[in-house]
Amino acid sequence: MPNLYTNLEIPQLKISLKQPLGLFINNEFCPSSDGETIETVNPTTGEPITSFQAANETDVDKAVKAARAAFENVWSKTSSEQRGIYLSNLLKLIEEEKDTLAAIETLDAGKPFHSNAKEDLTQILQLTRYFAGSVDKFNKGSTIPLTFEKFAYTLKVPFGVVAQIVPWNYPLAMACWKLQGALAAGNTVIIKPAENTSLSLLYFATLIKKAGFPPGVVNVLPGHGSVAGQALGTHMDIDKISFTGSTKVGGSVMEASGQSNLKDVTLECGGKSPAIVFEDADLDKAIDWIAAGIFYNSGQNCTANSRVYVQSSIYDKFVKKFKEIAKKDWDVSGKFDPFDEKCIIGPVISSAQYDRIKEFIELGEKEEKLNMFQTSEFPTKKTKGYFIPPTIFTDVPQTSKLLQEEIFGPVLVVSKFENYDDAMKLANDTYYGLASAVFTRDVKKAHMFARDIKAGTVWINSSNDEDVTVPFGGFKMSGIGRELGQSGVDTYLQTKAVHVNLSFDN
Ligand SMILES: NC(=O)C1=CN([C@@H]2O[C@H](COP(=O)(O)OP(=O)(O)OC[C@H]3O[C@@H](n4cnc5c(N)ncnc54)[C@H](O)[C@@H]3O)[C@@H](O)[C@H]2O)C=CC1
Ligand code: BAL
Repeated sequence: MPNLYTNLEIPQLKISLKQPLGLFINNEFCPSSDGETIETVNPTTGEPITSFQAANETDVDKAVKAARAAFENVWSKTSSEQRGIYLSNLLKLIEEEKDTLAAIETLDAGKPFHSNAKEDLTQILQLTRYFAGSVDKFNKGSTIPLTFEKFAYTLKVPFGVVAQIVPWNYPLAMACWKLQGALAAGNTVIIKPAENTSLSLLYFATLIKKAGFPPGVVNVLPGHGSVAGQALGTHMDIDKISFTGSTKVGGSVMEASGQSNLKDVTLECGGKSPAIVFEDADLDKAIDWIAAGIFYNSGQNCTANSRVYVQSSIYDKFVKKFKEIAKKDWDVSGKFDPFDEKCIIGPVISSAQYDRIKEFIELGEKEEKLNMFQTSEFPTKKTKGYFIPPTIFTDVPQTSKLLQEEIFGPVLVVSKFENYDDAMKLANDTYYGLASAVFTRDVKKAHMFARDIKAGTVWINSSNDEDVTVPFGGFKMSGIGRELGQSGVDTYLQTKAVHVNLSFDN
């Protein structure tokens, strides 16, 4: 029998914890059917942390059977009030264990503990509170008068068995965006974390059981995307799938649905979100927001404002000040322990992502010969971690690969525009449409921007300060459907129409 638990020590916080390593099915941790495991690496050191069980097609099938039985026999008959009680129990347990959960994120994903990791947990608490309170509010149908002898009503009903696939940039937060909403709506769930950040969700599974959720309601299946993820996408008894990750894999999830049972699909995919700075903006505040919007979480953020367009009259001033702030507030050098309060930018998630981002930087510097500024050199001699210095390219042409493609690292491209029409043309010139930001004191211009930009989120005089009560999702190739807010429950409900004929003669 393989090890289904290991002890993890986090000396910086004096935390020791019992880390589950198995697949979580029917409220129990179990081994994978073929013994396959995945090693997870600490991105701060490049050293392995531990290995956990990896689900295959057989395990996916087992979890689907558990989720189906739980839905048909228990969960679909559980009152919405009781679902809310389970979610409230969960909220209390997350509150009690928030430091441990944040510490696992720091260890496994490299998130600076005192900022990113703790802030993820703050958001998870907010959204759990929100969804716990939503159970009897967002699932209401309506009545539709038809004729003197006929009317219809609609019921909002859960899909049944839902699969969720989440990425590594906000491992537990992205899981909770999906999980709590699906549970509030009354579905049972099979959720797959990313290969490189499965530990926090496995630990979280212990809280699911403690909160009292019946067996089979939540199943956590770590595993390879190409195996477990693919098997979830093609399974014939999964009613809905929700995915967050790259646009490429999002497309293949949709294809898998089309080639199997046409399960409902929600996708949160990539982005190349623009920030527009007009000459009348509060420049200092705009710079602070934009710097946080690209460097926070080491730029591994689907809504990162990775393209900035600045009006030509203030362009030079913006660039000069932006470099100063990047150097002062976001430099990486000398701060390579994400458990230390001084560490503001953690490593990126993996050597693969490190190489990918470095390739983009080298392309910009050497092939495209762009003007480049880095807050410091790559600290390769000082750390084995995957740390990348904040990098700013200026005067970047619209055709540059760096301006068109999602880099998913602390790399900003800056360009200039002349007037409003020019700015909108450049901002909308992308296949993506996830988010956008505009900085101006002119109310009319701000709302014209909100009207004209093709993106699912618009921030006026701020950036990336999402809120759990506000719907989130993308236009164009950034996704399909919405999460958070009322949409976070709606997306897990389908509408049934009931026609009532009063002319029937008893
Ligand atoms: N929108 C977002 O928040 C995210 C965007 N990305 C983008 O994707 C790029 C590459 O990162 P990756 O880790 O390769 O992302 P990915 O899209 O491969 O991974 C995301 C999730 O999808 C799963 N997955 C992979 N292949 C699958 C398949 N065939 N069927 C079902 N699930 C599958 C993975 O196991 C993981 O859980 C990043 O550089 C970034 O540009 C990555 C993560 C999050
Ligand atoms: N800002 C959280 C959403 C994401 O990056 O996927």
